[in-house]
Amino acid sequence: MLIVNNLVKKYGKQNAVDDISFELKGGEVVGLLGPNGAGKSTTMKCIVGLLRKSSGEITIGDHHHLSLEAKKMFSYIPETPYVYDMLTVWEHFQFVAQAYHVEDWKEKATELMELFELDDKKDKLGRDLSKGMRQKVSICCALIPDPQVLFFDEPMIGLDPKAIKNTRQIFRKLKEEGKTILVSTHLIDSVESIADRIMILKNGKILGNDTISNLKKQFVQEEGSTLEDLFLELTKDE
Ligand SMILES: Nc1ncnc2c1ncn2[C@@H]1O[C@H](COP(=O)(O)OP(=O)(O)OP(=O)(O)O)[C@@H](O)[C@H]1O
Repeated sequence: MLIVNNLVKKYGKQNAVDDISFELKGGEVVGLLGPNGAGKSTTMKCIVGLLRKSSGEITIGDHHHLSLEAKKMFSYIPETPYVYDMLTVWEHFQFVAQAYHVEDWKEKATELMELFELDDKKDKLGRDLSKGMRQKVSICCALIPDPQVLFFDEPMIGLDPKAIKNTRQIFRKLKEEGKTILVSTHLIDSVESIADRIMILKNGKILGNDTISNLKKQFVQEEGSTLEDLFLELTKDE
C-alpha cells in the first residue's frame, strides 16, 4: 500500500532522512518511533508531499505519491493542527466533505463530534479553538473522507486523557476496518497495543523495523523488558 525506496531529505548539507526504505502492506498499523530530531515528521511530510524529497521513490497504492489518485487515498494529520480561522467546526467538516465529494458526511461528522466532545463547539470559529480542540477537529476532518491510508504525526500531543483514549479507540476501529496506518509518536505505550510493527528512526536512519516481540528478542536480552527498554537500547548514544 505504501512503498518508500531510498528516501533522502537534505536540509542544506544535513541528511534529515538518510536513505530509508520501507513498506506498509494494506491493513498494517505501523508505529514510527524515534527521539527528537530523528526525522519522523520530515519522513511523513515527504510522503504526503508537503516537503520536496531530495531523492528516492514513494508510491501509495501503486500510484506516485504526488498524483491525484494517491492523494484521494490518504489523510494526513499534522503534528501542529491547522484550522481555518474563519470557518466554524461544522464548516470545516462541510468543506472537507465537499472537497472529497463525500455525500453522507453529516451523520459521520455528528458521531465524530460526539466522540470528541466537540458538539457544543459546532458553531465556534477555528480561530477561537484551543490547541487540543484544533487537534480534534483535524482528526475528524481526516476521517470524514474515509481514507484507505492514514498518516498521523504525533496525534496524541495536546490532547487531554479522554481524547487520547478516544483516539486509541479510533485507531482500533480503523485497524478493524482494514485501514493502513503510519503513526509517529513519542508516547511509546500509545502504539504498543495497536501496532503490528514498529520502526525506530534515529539520525534519519531506520535502526529497527519489525514486530515488537522480534525486536525485543533481537536487541533486549532481559525477560520482561518493555517497549521503552527496547527504544532506549536502540537509540542510546554509542
Ligand atoms: N525546516 C528545517 N530546516 C532545517 N532543518 C530542519 C528543518 N526541519 C527539521 N530540520 C532538522 O531535521 C532533523 C529531523 O527533524 P524532524 O522534525 O523530522 O524530526 P522528528 O523526529 O519529527 O522530531 P520531533 O520528535 O522532535 O518532532 C532535525 O535535525 C531537525 O533539526
